[in-house]
Amino acid sequence: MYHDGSCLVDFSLFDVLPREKAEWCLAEIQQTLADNCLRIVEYTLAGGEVGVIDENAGPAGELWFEGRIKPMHTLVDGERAVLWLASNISQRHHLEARLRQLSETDELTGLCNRRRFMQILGQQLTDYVPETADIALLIVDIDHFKPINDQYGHLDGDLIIKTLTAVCAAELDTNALFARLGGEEFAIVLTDTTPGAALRIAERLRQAVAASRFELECATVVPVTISIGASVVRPYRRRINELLRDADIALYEAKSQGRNRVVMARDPDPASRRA
Ligand SMILES: Nc1nc2c(ncn2[C@@H]2O[C@H](COP(=O)(O)OP(=O)(O)OP(=O)(O)O)[C@@H](O)[C@H]2O)c(=O)[nH]1
Repeated sequence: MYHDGSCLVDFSLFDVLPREKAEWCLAEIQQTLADNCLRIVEYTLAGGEVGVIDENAGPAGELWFEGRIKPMHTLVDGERAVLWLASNISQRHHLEARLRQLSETDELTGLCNRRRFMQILGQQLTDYVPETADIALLIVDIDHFKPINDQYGHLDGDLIIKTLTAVCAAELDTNALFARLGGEEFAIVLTDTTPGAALRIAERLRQAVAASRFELECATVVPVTISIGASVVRPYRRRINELLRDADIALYEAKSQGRNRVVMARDPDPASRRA
């Protein structure tokens, strides 16, 4: 308890809170009275936002609160009223945010993990308006990673994965979705693009990786290359599993054509599309 609240007595919400917050509180109170039942809300409030209290008496910065708003059974000064019980839930809120972040992040690279990637791509496909710009998916896979891992060990393998992440991230716009799907496989989603632009970006990534120095703990420098399979959203390839499937097929082709290359998924021939 930082304040006993006595300094707030006789003030209205609009006297002590910024206008927007006061309006929000008032709307919540009115809704509680209209519903005539308990309402639970979460909101932020900083000491500095509350006009008449000493902001230095409490924790600095924005705090999270849970408000339990309950209609009172008796009138107050002849008017209906609510009881608003506020509890500081900042600690719980930050813990939940941290847990959410951990559950969505790949520990080794700091990229978003497969689960988060699927969520975001799923949403992007739901929101996608056909015949505007394209959405492209790139699946990136390190070539011959097993022999490198076997020869130099898992820790050096991890170092290569981290270096590769940094090399690719430096080539991508901040709005590209870059994720580690698992192992030595990554996925990149480019929105607001075209097949040609997606191919150019994929080719830039391939060249950047091939030209980078991958230095191991023992100071040995190993050559690293990647293969990339790409697919673009089309009327017959609108679902997440269709995009992934076709990018995977293209990746398989890139590998079988000799690796260190980019392959774009082909459109199905019209006859098979009709089938
Ligand atoms: N260091 C490290 N290695 C991993 C990790 N996840 C998977 N691997 C290794 O990645 C290697 C993948 O090998 P393969 O799938 O056979 O593929 P590859 O040797 O890269 O061959 P191609 O993909 O066909 O070019 C295996 O040796 C796995 O043990 C990881 O998190 N860290």
